[in-house]
Amino acid sequence: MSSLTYDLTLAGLSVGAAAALTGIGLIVTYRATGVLNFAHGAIAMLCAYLLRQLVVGWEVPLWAAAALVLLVVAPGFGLALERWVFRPLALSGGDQARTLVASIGVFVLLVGAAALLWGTGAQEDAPRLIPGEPWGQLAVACAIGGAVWAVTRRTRFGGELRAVVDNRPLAVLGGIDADRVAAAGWAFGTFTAGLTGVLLAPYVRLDPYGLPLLVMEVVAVAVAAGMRRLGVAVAAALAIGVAQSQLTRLHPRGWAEPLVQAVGANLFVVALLVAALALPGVDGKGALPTAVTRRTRAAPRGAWLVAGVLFLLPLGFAGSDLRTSIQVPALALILLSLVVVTGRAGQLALGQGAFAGLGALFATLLSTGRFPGFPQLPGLLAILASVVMVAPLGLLTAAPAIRRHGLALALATFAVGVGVSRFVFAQPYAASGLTPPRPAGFGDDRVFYVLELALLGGALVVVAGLRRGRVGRALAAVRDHEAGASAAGVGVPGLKVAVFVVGAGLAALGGGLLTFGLHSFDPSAYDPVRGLLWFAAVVVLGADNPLGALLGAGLLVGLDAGARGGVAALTIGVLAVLVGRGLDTRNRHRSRLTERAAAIPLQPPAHQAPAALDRRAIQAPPAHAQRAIQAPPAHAQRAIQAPAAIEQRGPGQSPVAHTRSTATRRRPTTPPTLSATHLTVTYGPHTVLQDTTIRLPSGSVTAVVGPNGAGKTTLFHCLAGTVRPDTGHIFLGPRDVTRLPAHARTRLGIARTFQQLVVFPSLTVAENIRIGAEQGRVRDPGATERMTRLFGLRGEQETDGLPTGTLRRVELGRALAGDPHVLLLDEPTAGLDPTEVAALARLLRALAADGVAVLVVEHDLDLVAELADTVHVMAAGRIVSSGSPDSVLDRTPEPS
Ligand SMILES: Nc1ncnc2c1ncn2[C@@H]1O[C@H](COP(=O)(O)OP(=O)(O)OP(=O)(O)O)[C@@H](O)[C@H]1O
Repeated sequence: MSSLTYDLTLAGLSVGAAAALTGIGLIVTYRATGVLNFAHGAIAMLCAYLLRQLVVGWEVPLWAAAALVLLVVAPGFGLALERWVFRPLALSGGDQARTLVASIGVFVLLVGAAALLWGTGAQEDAPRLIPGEPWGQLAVACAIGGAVWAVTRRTRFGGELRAVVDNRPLAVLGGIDADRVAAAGWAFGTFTAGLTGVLLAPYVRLDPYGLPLLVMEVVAVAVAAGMRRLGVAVAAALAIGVAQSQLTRLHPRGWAEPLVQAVGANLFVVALLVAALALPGVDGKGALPTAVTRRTRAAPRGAWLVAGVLFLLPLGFAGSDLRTSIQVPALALILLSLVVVTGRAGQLALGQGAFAGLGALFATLLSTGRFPGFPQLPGLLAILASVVMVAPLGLLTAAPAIRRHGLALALATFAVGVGVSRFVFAQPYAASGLTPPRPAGFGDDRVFYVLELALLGGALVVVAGLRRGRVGRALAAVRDHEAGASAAGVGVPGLKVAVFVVGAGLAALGGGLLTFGLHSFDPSAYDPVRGLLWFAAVVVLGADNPLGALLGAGLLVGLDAGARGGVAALTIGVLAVLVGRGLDTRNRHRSRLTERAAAIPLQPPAHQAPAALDRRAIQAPPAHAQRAIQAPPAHAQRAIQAPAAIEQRGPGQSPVAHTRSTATRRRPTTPPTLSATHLTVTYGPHTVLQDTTIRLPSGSVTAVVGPNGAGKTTLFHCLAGTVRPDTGHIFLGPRDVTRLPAHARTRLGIARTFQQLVVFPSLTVAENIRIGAEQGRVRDPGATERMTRLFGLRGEQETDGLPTGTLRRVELGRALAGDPHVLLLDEPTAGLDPTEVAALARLLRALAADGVAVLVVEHDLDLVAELADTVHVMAAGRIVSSGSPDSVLDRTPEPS
């Protein structure tokens, strides 16, 4: 090996060893606690600073300082985090996304604290802990990796750790102290973080922003290892380290030169992009914290008035005060973009800084005539053009958001932010002190501020519009429950794309104004750490609240200008951690409510008729209800007015002439039949649905029964569009709908409800139903009122905390509001009392009598016998017998 190759390999192994340590620490913490610790890099940075302070500042011997930092401070910090931040979250059922937000809060807090204590400049004199690179570092990484492997594979503690990771509640029932396991995982994870920081600091810039980011860039090795296999993580880290080092030897000519140089300097970032955007690596489950998803009340007018006055105040400022204030409306626009993406649509977006920076950069290049292929544009036009150019780039984060959730989406958006920062902002053309001229006529700071206020006002109007109306309700539904929104007919992927595009455009507008306001493009203003800070600020101050964005912008700019660097980040970090703990209380309150609702037999409030659905299904409604229900769908009228007719089955047997006329107005004479032919579904080696053919004739109730695991739900999902079969076809009438997504099927008239009921908690009862009415097959907003009255509901009621039986009525009302041809119900009687079950049975018969095809997957065989026209019995993924209830049910295996 030539000496250059050898030297580069050694250098690469050195970097790779530090990356391997990070990977090991992240994996151990994740395996022990389920948390991908975004604060890992910040803890590394803090430990490196502490060691330097002890050794360089206070002249403590290196060995003693290292022992204190690595064996006491780092694990102690991990234990404190586990005890006071993450354990409360885990106990309240905290999932990935909630803990992720908390760890971002810790990250921001530590970055702010370090900047406050040691300043934002880079320190060049970090002490070197292990001499003889890379062998020392390599030996440490391999020894730690080996020790972790041995502990997890060969000791009782390792077994306990695996049990806790697999199923924490089950492990606790089995007598394992899950808190002890989690605490050990945290202590070890923060120890490795500290070690990484201490090892890396002498070779890189030790500063509060740079080092944490550098450490988090190598998260790719943990993702590549599936957050599980230590050997893969170590090998990937070393391989990327060496490859990155060797790439520095390549010097191609021409266009490839900057690309190769950029890749050579950032191979871990390339790996992060590949891992986050292409690999399945991390589980993508997890709902956002209540603080994000909760719909806040519209702010009172007084608050808007105060905000308006505060934003007008700077018009009376001059000099540096006015120049500082100019940043506030621009930053408010960037934070508003997060209100749109995270607050309104519930999507984690950690890379929004990239879009702001791209807007700033494009506007700068366009206005200075340096944008390749474009003439020089006047300032305002340059800002407008940059918004138009950056908005479609929102697809960079929208595309992963279509399929990813929780942690997986966070990683993808973070990776985009890091990628843009490294491959665009860190390039020579962007980092060379660009100074855009102000738009003509806006050179004066005060006039420019007025321009910013006008644009901010326009953006606030747009964002306010996303809370109201059809789009606002659809967004709230997506935020509350994506599958539920899709089932209600909301085109979720399209809506997500639109939201990310609008968000990117708003961020670009804010970035452009920020740069023009300050007369310079500063790439570090848009680095991924800022993205995390902005995200935390918006979450802390009310993600759904535009006033929070205005307040956040004022707070961040004001604290940065008026206090030492880092105070703003520290404040937001402390608030984020406090909010994390606050979430715990709210969630426990919420889950107690839910448990109570499930446990208490349904007691409709006194103002409602008891078992409203039941009574209305069998009796004539009160006169005022009849007046209100002027033109209900035919099946609803039957349920209310003609109990005798309900008992008759099959279309065309209507005894009520005027309901038929309503029916014929609403549906084709022969509603299309839903049928599936030769469906097969496999999961890995298991075939869970085999060559299954089923037909759901309109005007009849079809039931599917069978033991647990027979494949009933899988068949249901195939019909509803949430599982795509490997083979076979699904037809609605003559139309092949096999490849249509769930929302498209709903719009064609295939409605469904959920086994675990889905009601959108941030919407009222009427709004829940209205979504079905405006997204379903027939778009008739008037259906909301009819359904609300039909089901005996109070439209203005909040759904949070309503009893299960009432929520089932809301869900059914939403499904029926779009006047579907086919209604798919998966265990619809779960959580209902006998009275409600009887009422539901009558309603379903009424629907069938009106021509709807009803499918019921149900364990209650008595109900099936009473309700169904045709019963299909499933076992081991096949339909084993079919026929009338009388002929089939006595041969049905008992559900286990
Ligand atoms: N996403 C999945 N990945 C792997 N296996 C799955 C998945 N979904 C379902 N299965 C398996 O497919 C089989 C059929 O499951 P399915 O839920 O369709 O049965 P079921 O008849 O509805 O049972 P139950 O009455 O308990 O709901 C089961 O063995 C289940 O474990």
